[in-house]
Amino acid sequence: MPSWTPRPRISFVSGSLAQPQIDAESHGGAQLVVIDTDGPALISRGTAAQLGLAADATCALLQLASGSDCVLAVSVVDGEAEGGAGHVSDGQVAITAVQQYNLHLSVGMLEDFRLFVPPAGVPFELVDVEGEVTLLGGTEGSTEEAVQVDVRALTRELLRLCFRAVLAVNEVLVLAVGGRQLLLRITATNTLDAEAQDEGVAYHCYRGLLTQDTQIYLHSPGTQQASAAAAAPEDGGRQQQHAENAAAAELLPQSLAAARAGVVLLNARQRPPAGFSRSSVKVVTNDGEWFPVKRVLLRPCIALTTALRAEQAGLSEAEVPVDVDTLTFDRVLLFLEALALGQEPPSFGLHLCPPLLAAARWLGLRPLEEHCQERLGESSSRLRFYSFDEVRQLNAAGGCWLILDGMVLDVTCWLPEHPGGSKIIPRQALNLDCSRMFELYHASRESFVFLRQFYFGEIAPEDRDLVPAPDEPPSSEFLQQLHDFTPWRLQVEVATHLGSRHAAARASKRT
Ligand code: HEM
Repeated sequence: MPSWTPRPRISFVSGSLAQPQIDAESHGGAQLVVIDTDGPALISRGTAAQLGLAADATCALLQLASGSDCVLAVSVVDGEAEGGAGHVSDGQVAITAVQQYNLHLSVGMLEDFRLFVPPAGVPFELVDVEGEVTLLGGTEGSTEEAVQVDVRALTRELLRLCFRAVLAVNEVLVLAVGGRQLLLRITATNTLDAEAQDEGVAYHCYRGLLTQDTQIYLHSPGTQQASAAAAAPEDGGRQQQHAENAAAAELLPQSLAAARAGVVLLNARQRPPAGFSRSSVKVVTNDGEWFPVKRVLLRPCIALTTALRAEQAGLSEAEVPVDVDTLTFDRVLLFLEALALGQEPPSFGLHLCPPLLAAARWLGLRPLEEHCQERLGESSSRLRFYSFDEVRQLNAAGGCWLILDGMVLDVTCWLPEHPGGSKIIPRQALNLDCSRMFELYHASRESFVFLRQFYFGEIAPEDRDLVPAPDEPPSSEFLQQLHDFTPWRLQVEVATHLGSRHAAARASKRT
């Protein structure tokens, strides 16, 4: 049975994909022999050096030199030293049966690989992705009763495994949901109609990065044609893509193609009609004007979380009223765009700062609030170290301050917007290290993108051992992802201190 394991994550800068460990001038290719693995894809440190990766690189994105759409995320390991994590020698690449299928490779083949470099200067995030779901292990023409699969659970699992990984059309993934192994084949990406493309969204029609904002549309084989027709009735290109997909499906090897028993998808999302973009919302200002704004741009406005996350019943465009006037909101948008692009904020005149500060407070846009405060000379950075006692006192005074892997986060004002409800956090997560709880409740990892808004600093190094840690530690994979997502944390040499406490707890549990 083919297996699927989480892909190693590559670090990202300002929302765009980067291979920061690459020395862009000198990276080359390498001829590698394919070997089998059941775990994450691996190359050795020697091979990494040959490919031009830095000596401390832990992961990389590879593609076939002959040009494949599929991008392979590999971990770099120190050969034998990795023991249980898998072994790979110099000149080899260890990949799963599913990845071999995706790259049209098999064990023993010698192939030219090179580092994948994403397109420069344009966002690489997928706006939408479409996939066909079948049951792995069924038999063709099976009379077995169709299996019901909740698309929400499937989507969560997809995001858990592939969040910020590159997905390509025709790539297949094996996902375990509700005790079943399901085969998901990517049938299309970024299927925006011309109008939506004109909005300026990056348009890579065959691959891109899966993010929390990617719209995911899944179907089972029987419903594919209907959904394709509904989405783009006059799009010849897409029809051809579907025909190619169908042909590609026929090429699936026996082990994967056994997926023919019926799957009934529950809660599957319907595509919006042509011309309607789910990636935008209509922001209505307090003087009656409205702006179409990319949902992803507004994400740092934490006061809008519920409004932005709400699934749109019916097909009318989402409308988000804000208590900000048009001129000020225009400037807020300039700030949000700079924030999304990782650029310096626009230099607003001092007289503009008070209304902008008020808008920032209303929107819960902390970076703008801080920017205005700095400009007005009201404060410098809010970031600092906290003693454990200080956090307890803030909570005793009615606040909701979390400790997550040593980070100190103030979610007090955001509680009513928390998608998991306003009660669970104060009831369960205060005055302890909530990283395991956080891992368990947030499979989709969407929660990561909010952390920066709530970050006020770190628990003082000398107080870290005072913070009660749960019996069950967070997984090392989760901690790794968390650290990848929080490069902006205050630098503490013990940043992974709690991680090592958890490792100790894990070790003592094993013995
Ligand atoms: C900074 C802290 C937090 C952030 C930014 C956050 C964010 C989110 C987000 C975005 C979701 C919906 C998407 C998803 O399921 O991943 C969510 C759901 C949820 N959160 Fe949180 N959360 C935080 C802390 C916590 C804590 C400490 C707990 C538990 C004590 C918790 C419990 C839940 C629950 C139960 C759900 C619903 C899960 C489901 O429906 O499957 N959250 N949270």
